[in-house]
Amino acid sequence: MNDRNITRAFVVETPSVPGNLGKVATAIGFSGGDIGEVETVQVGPTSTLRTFTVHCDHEEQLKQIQEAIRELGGGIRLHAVSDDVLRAHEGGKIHMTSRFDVRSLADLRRVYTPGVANVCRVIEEEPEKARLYTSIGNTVAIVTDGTAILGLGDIGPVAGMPVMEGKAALFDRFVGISGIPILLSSQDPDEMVRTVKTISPGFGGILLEDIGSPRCFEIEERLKNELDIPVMHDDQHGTAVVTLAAVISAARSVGVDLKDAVVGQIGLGAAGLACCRMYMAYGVPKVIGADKSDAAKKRLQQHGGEPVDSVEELLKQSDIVVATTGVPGLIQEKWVRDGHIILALSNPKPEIEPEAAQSAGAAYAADGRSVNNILGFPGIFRGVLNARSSEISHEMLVAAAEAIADQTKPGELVPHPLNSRVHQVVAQAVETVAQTEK
Ligand SMILES: NC(=O)c1ccc[n+]([C@@H]2O[C@H](COP(=O)([O-])OP(=O)(O)OC[C@H]3O[C@@H](n4cnc5c(N)ncnc54)[C@H](O)[C@@H]3O)[C@@H](O)[C@H]2O)c1
Ligand SMILES: O=C(O)C[C@H](O)C(=O)O
Ligand SMILES: [Mg+2]
Repeated sequence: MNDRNITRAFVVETPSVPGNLGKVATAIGFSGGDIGEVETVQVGPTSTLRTFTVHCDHEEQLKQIQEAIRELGGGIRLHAVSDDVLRAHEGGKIHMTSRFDVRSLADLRRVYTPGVANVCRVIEEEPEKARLYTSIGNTVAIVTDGTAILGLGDIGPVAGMPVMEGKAALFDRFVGISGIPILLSSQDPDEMVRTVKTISPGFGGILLEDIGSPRCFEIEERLKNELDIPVMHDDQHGTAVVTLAAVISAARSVGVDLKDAVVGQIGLGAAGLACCRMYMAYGVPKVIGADKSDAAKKRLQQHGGEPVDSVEELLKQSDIVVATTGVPGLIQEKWVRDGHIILALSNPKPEIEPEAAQSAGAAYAADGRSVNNILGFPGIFRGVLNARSSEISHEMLVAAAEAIADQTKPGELVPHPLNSRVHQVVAQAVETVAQTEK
């Protein structure tokens, strides 16, 4: 399937006569739309109302599909075209709920005053009991300043909130952690560090998200040093873990030993530099990198990688190519060599569509929807919180990457993120390393 940027729900009424469903489906398909679900909303003696979820590439195609349905005639009527994704976001995606059902006066006295005062005293006397008697040990702050929201760039923290709510929803769904978005209205590293430290007592860990480079490096480093709870910048290390897992799986599939491979990284920002550091630490002998910023290339050099002058040159020299630039279409098909492994990880759109890379000769190709840090951050935090570890070490990250690679089925690069076993296995791998490091 091509990249489908637009998803809409078409509400269509047809006379209840056999063949009409087929006519609508054909009109959508011939105009280039992919049909997802078809839901029958109402069946009456004379007419039937259905909702067709349709994926298509661009607005023009969307108009063509609407026209094609309207032209069908014969009593077929298009009632509405609604944006399901936007609708699903109405009211936000997350909500704080109570684990205690307050129904009676006795409940009230237990949950709240006066019962709660004794619990406060217990914690005052033994602060570590907060882990037992509050939600702090199971709560992670998802902190952003909105400067590198996906590949959309510096769109501000409020516009980035849907991403943060999405990460919170995934924390809850996969590993039962409460993720609380924290939106910072400052981009000043000193103020950001101070603010996160000030609010840190309420959290068991800090996930930094979509904070642009190079500020993200300093902010993460300082918070790691100054806080005694685990801190991880997802776009750096979550991405590096999942990318290493994909690189390990790809190398296994094509029979390449990573100890002989050249890995090329395009985009040496938050995600790219961390990926390079991970490949090198894992034993890849030659890691080359391209970036439009000289400062970013210099940083790669300081970490032991080799900058190259252009994206084209990088593709010439690499066996495995990973891109995290936020620039859709940056990799041209003519640069792809037979047997290349290409991971174009930028969201929401990749540097090259996987289908295009594969038809140009790539042995394996994937984008940022499948090779995504969703496979890493939930299990990593579950593991460290279980172990009550105060930090996330490099060894834990490598264990997480290997666990993900080991869960990958032959022929795939990474496991499916909805396979909840993967998150449990990552958590166990991280917890095991954390226990040995104590
Ligand atoms: N799939 C995933 O799990 C995942 C995880 C993290 C980030 N990403 C994606 O990676 C992209 C970058 O994220 P980031 O947090 O690293 O951002 P960033 O701003 O820190 O880094 C982007 C880097 O790309 C470089 N760049 C931009 N245009 C370029 C070009 N034309 N040629 C060469 N280099 C160029 C920039 O100079 C910068 O160093 C985003 O699109 C994001 O969605 C994906
Ligand atoms: O949010 C995602 O889908 C992955 C990653 O954190 C990104 O910034 O692209
Ligand atoms: Mg991100």
